[in-house]
Amino acid sequence: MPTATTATTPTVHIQHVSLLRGRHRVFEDLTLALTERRIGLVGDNGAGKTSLLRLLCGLETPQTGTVQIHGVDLHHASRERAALVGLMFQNPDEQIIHPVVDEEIALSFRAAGLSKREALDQARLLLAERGRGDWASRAIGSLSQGQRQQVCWLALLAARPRVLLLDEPFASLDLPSQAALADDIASAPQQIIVSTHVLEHVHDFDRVIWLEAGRVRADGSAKEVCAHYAADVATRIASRRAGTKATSHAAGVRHG
Ligand SMILES: Nc1ncnc2c1ncn2[C@@H]1O[C@H](COP(=O)(O)OP(=O)(O)OP(=O)(O)O)[C@@H](O)[C@H]1O
Repeated sequence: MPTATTATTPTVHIQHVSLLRGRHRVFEDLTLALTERRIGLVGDNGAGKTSLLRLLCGLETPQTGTVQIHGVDLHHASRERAALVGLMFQNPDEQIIHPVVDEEIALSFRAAGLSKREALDQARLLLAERGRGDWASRAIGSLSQGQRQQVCWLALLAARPRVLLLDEPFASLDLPSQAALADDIASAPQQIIVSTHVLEHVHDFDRVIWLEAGRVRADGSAKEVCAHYAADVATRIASRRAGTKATSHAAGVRHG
């Protein structure tokens, strides 16, 4: 499997990172140079996708190594961080702070320097442009999971960091909203890194990284890496079926 290479300075540069979460060592000497505009992260549950995204937005601090975004050392740049990178959490309730939709989105505009009034106006405008004007004064708690996820996406768009990190962003969305998010991802000017369990969502990306137990199992063109991962899953399922059949056969022989 080819390894993606970059001729220019990587926009996101992870160098020799080791990361512990609790007592679990998630990464050991991980180095990745990320420059492509659209990068997918795939891999089994527990492979390290969320941990990587949390590392890239400064929510996790590595025990060793560095993370640089646009040349800035992320873990020594708390003030610049919000302008550099933003994460859309897998669970919207971990991201949302305000109890009302327009106030939540306004927070992103406030961070960009607008006054409270201007920020609220911009938030309502953004919601109206997206056909969600009626959500403006709704309590976050009254929205469905998928609707809350859409609010998180709009808040991230409003914040306009240089690198967007999306952790399973399609997971709770209905089909029209998935298509709309895919369109937004395709047209956004920023670099975007998306973790997903649905390979179709990253199939036309510039690069896909397959993580396995905190290591890079494959890294390269989306089509090749997705095909490699899908084939590996198919092999595992086939051997699981064969194992189940062998076990039932043995049980049949013993009891038959
Ligand atoms: N707070 C924590 N304390 C201890 N171990 C953790 C913690 N958070 C995650 N881990 C472990 O780190 C590893 C990577 O978890 P991570 O959430 O990054 O995986 P993932 O690829 O995003 O999985 P999923 O597809 O299920 O979302 C897993 O083995 C997980 O059990």
